[in-house]
Formats: sequence, structure tokens, C-alpha cells
Amino acid sequence: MTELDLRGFRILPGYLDKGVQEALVSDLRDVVGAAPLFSPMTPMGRKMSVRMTSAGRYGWISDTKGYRYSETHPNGQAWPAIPPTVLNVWRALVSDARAPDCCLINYYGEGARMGLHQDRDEADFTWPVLSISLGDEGLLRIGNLARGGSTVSHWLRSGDVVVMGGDARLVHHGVDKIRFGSSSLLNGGGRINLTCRVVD
Ligand SMILES: O=C(O)CCC(=O)C(=O)O
Ligand SMILES: [Fe+2]
Repeated sequence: MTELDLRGFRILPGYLDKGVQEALVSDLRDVVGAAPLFSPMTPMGRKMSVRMTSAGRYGWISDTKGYRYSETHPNGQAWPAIPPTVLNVWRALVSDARAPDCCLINYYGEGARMGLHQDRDEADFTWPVLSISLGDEGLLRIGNLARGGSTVSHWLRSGDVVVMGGDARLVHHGVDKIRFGSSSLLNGGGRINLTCRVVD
């Protein structure tokens, strides 16, 4: 398998075969059944186009009080456990020593996007963020440690995995757009991105 290094992000195209992708989607259906997707508001009061939920001890939430991790879903309930199918990918690529305590699930429907940002709400940046893409293709944009400057873009496809760690742990990134309907993995189309994080 050819592995790519884009500004320190380790990109593993096609890392997960179709069978594993389907198993992940099946487990995620259970997670979303227990912890429904919601549309977060930015601290500025704008609705994000991506819908989200989480699994694990912590989930990532955003509302007018700001971005943060929470031990409960906005509906007040604890998040469901991270499925073993997800933990297996982390174990294979990141660590046997410690498991992630958050798996953020992002769902991109038609027209959804995510602006350039850093993942910096975790306590210890020596742990990488592991990202898994499922379903429709998404155009990842990668910038720099500081805000601004040039960017590079790369289409992520279903089964691709990205490790954002080391010196690149705080590199800005975002998803400009998806190619809605480009994959048949998810009934009804769209893109799911999972990011596994060590929060505390
Ligand atoms: O959807 C993606 O590929 C990236 C998601 C992301 O950057 C995040 O959830 O922080
Ligand atoms: Fe991110």
C-alpha cells in the first residue's frame, strides 16, 4: 500500500477493506441509535453543516458556550462505548498502551463542509488524532501550524485512514466539500468521518 505524507499527516489510502468498512458502518448505526446525530451551533451562534455525535467517555460538543468535551450528549445521556471495530484500527496504527476516550462521528450530508481548524481541545498533544473516512469522497484541506499560508488538498475516499500526530498534531485542516453520491457504502449517501482522540 502506498502511504502518503502531506504536511506531516500520514495518509493511508484504502487501509480498510470493504468488509471492515461495512462492519464499522453497522456498529455506527448502533451508536447513532443510542446517541442521535445533532447539529452543533458554533459559539458565534451559527449552525454547523456537519451533524455529529460521539462514542466513548467524552464527546465533543459545541454551543454558544463554546467548543468542549462533555461526558454527556446534549440530550443528557452518557455516550455509548466506542465499538471494538474502531478500537482495532487505533490499536493497529497508534497504540496498545492506551485507547482513545472519544470517537467523534461526523456526518456530512449533501453540501456539508468543515472550515479550517486545529484539534486542540485535548489535554495532551503527544497523542495523535486518528481519522477514518467512510462513504462519499471528501476533499481534505491541510494548512499550517499557524493560521493562514498556503494549503494543499487531497480527496479522502472510503476506507482511507489519516494519522494526525507528531509535529503535525496541531496543523490546521478542514473539509471543503464532499462528492455526494460517489460511494454506495452508506444508504442514502453522505460521508462519515470518525476521529479517535485521547481527551484527558
Ligand atoms: O472529516 C474529516 O475528514 C475531518 C474531521 C475533523 O477535522 C474533525 O472532526 O476535527
Ligand atoms: Fe479536526
